[in-house]
Amino acid sequence: MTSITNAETKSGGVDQEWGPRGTAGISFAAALEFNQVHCEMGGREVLRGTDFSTAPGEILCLLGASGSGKSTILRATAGLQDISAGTISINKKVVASASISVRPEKRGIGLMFQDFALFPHMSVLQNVEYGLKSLGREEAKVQAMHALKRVGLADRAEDYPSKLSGGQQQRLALARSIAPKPGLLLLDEPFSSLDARLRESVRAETLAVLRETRATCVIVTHDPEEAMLFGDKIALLRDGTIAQIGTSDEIYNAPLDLSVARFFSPISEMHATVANGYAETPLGKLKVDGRSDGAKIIIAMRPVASANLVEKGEGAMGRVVNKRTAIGIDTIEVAVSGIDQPVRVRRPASDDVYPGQDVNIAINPNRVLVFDAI
Ligand SMILES: Nc1ncnc2c1ncn2[C@@H]1O[C@H](COP(=O)(O)OP(=O)(O)OP(=O)(O)O)[C@@H](O)[C@H]1O
Repeated sequence: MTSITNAETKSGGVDQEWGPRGTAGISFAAALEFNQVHCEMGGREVLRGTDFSTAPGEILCLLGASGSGKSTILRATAGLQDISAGTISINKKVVASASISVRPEKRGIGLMFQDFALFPHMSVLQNVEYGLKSLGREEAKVQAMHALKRVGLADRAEDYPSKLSGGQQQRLALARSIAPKPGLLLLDEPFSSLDARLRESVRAETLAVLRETRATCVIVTHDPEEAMLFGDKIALLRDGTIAQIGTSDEIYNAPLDLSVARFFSPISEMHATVANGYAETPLGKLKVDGRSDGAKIIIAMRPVASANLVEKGEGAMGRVVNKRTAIGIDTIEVAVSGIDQPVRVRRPASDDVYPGQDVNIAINPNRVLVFDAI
């Protein structure tokens, strides 16, 4: 039977059919450590001395440009990819090095891929039972049904995956990965195949499930907002090494350099030279701590809060060259003499500002980022 009861398929609304919260099985969370891991593929070094660790129960999000090595970290952790140097340890036991490779099924890891990798010829229930072979048949069925119930798919147990919607397939993949109660869960772009409308609700409920399981999670994502939503910590990868790792607050408010800062939002830049502890900028004078006279700096401004439109007579003169309004927010681009790119200002939507208008704009000294110009 393929009754379509899911809200997403019926009305185009939100996917609301998850099971009761607090019923996902609990794992014994594992610690994961990468120590100077190198990995070669096709004659190229894809991981180049990757170092990081996660505490048990922590959710770590891996962010980085395409090709930076995010999926390779997951594959190497899962045992699907050998490493050429360094060590990967789970609960302080080395599972991978140049000479050691513990078999994937012996690592206690749950995996969820971006295409969900469901077995099309197996029923929903069989897909989940597949990872529970070490249990007796009855016990496997009980545990599989428990996981399916948590994700709201208990009544679809006999269906085949092709009968499920995209959101339901995601939930099945999640059930399959949590059913064996792994200590470590690896999720590779788990929401990328869902459309924007569904993604938000699915993300929130998936996060609730992950928190309930208490497993340590490593999640690969392209989306900085997603990383901030999910991650106890975020690691930003650049060319096979971790450029920066920290909480979302740390990485957003104190990015290591401009390229890390650019990952989280568009940036407007001003170049300046420090004199007597201040930098003279086209938007006004800025106090700069910790830099000597003559130091060349880049002042980076985020659209939210780094610069504000102010009353006439204050700040600097600028001209609105563009304005976009969406979901109650204006993104206003202001051309200012002496700054190469227009400065973006985001603020609640209002009719007061329009393209072509002359405005006054001032820097918010507490909300800019200062980097050394190299
Ligand atoms: N089988 C392979 N053989 C050779 N090179 C590979 C292979 N798989 C991946 N690579 C290369 O390894 C690098 C890292 O790939 P990886 O999939 O880990 O990146 P990623 O950060 O996950 O990228 P994306 O965000 O696009 O998925 C890329 O340059 C990729 O081209």
